Amino acid sequence: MTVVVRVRDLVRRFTQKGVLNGIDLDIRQGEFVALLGRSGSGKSTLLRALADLDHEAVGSGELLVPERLSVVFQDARLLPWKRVLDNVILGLDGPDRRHRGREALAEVELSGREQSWPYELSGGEQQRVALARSLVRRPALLLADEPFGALDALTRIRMHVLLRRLSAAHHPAVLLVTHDVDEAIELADRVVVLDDGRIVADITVGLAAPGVERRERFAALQHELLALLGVETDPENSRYSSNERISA
Ligand SMILES: Nc1ncnc2c1ncn2[C@@H]1O[C@H](COP(=O)(O)OP(=O)(O)OP(=O)(O)O)[C@@H](O)[C@H]1O
Repeated sequence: MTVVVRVRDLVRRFTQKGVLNGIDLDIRQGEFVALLGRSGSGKSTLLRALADLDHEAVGSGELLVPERLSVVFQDARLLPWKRVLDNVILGLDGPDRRHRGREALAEVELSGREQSWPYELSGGEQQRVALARSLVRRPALLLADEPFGALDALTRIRMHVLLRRLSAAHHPAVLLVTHDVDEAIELADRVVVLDDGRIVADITVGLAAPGVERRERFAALQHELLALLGVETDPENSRYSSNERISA
């Protein structure tokens, strides 16, 4: 598969202390990578470097990213003075832009809300508009910085299903920053763990079809990832069954 993102020896700092201390990372076309790490480990800084949004940082290294990339943040960042459809197609060219916008809204199950104002939507609906706005551009790379962090647990699960469906349909490379170990395991093909600006693990998830094998793999990954994040768990302890949501 084609490499879409190529990062080599990436270094970033804001003050004397390095925030990214030599990152090497490849992401292939269609690959879904979750980025986990303790607070302050440099996750958002890495994502912002990929999105070219880190002008206040200094550093060095090699960065290859596709031109067609979209970013989703924890807050939907919709323009309050524009209706939902106009938010989705903002900056799009072409005579079919409204049609494409409507299609994207249908994909996130918001048909009929095209003419609503952002304030009329719930947080989860606003985040779905943000997803539609990203995907209508058919990005080769989707960068997502804790996009579900502010949502309630049920909405979050719905968003997981939706994101998985959309990524299967459109095959963008995805880099998802999250604190949620379960979210990372459920969604990603690979989980990359950052600690103090360095990659300390790069794990292929490889979940089997639903069944015992999958549950065992899930629990083993939870245990391994939480240990990497400095949280020791007892893998035999039913409290950490795969039904339990665990956040670092
Ligand atoms: N614009 C900035 N100016 C100065 N320091 C910054 C800036 N942005 C980030 N930092 C510092 O860089 C470090 C890493 O921040 P970053 O936001 O990348 O971490 P993170 O892993 O995403 O954390 P969290 O999970 O809490 O969001 C932190 O110590 C932070 O204070």
